[in-house]
Amino acid sequence: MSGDQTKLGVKIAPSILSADFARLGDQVREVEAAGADRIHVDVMDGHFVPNLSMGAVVVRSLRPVTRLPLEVHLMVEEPGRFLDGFVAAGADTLIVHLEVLPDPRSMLEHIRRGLGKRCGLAINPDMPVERLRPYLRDIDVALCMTVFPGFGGQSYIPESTRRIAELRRWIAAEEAECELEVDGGIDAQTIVEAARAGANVFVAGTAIFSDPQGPAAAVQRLAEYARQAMTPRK
Ligand SMILES: O=C(CO)[C@@H](O)[C@H](O)COP(=O)(O)O
Ligand SMILES: [Co+2]
Repeated sequence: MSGDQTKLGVKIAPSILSADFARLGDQVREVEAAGADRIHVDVMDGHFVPNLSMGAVVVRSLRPVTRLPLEVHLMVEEPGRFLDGFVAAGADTLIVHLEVLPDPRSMLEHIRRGLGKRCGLAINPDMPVERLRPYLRDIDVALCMTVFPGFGGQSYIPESTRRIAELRRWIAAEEAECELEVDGGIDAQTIVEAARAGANVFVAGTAIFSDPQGPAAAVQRLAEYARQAMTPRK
């Protein structure tokens, strides 16, 4: 059935924001070998969020390093200025924030049909989740922020669990095929909560790249916890 969480399967998306940039290529190879499903690239412009991070040059450098899809999370005020550049650099998925797009349809259309890439819509913790509902059939990824964007290493906002469950219900009601991704403060505990609530894609930065046993062990552990937590839904 459409909107079925278990059909989509568990996907782990390490966020390189928390990686060691002096060893970025090696760290990406390490999480790929451990079974990570995609690489999450956090792009910040210092306006939409109070921080700066990285641009298309990082995607270009990583493209020959990994076969994994590169997913770009655009935390920027004017995403339209950067889409083509990220695609030229090798991005596979472009996720834009609903907060900066009064009418996102033309941009989603441009990403999917014009650029031929997967598209996603993200919402911040203070945006009602039903605002995503009209677009659920037009996107590949619904990204529910579980912290306020801008920094890695924050704590999961507990209210997020109810929001994830609500989004999962909207996805089912719309018979949409999109993935439900969560981002921010995902660790061994919160991944279980988020998976039970209906998420199937899990971004994790700190919990992977700062794990005492190393990124590979962390990827495998998180995936296992999420799989166990994900129960079949009707
Ligand atoms: O988009 C963001 C932050 O704005 C995230 O992708 C973070 O990079 C996730 O980091 P952790 O919360 O897992 O440390
Ligand atoms: Co992110």
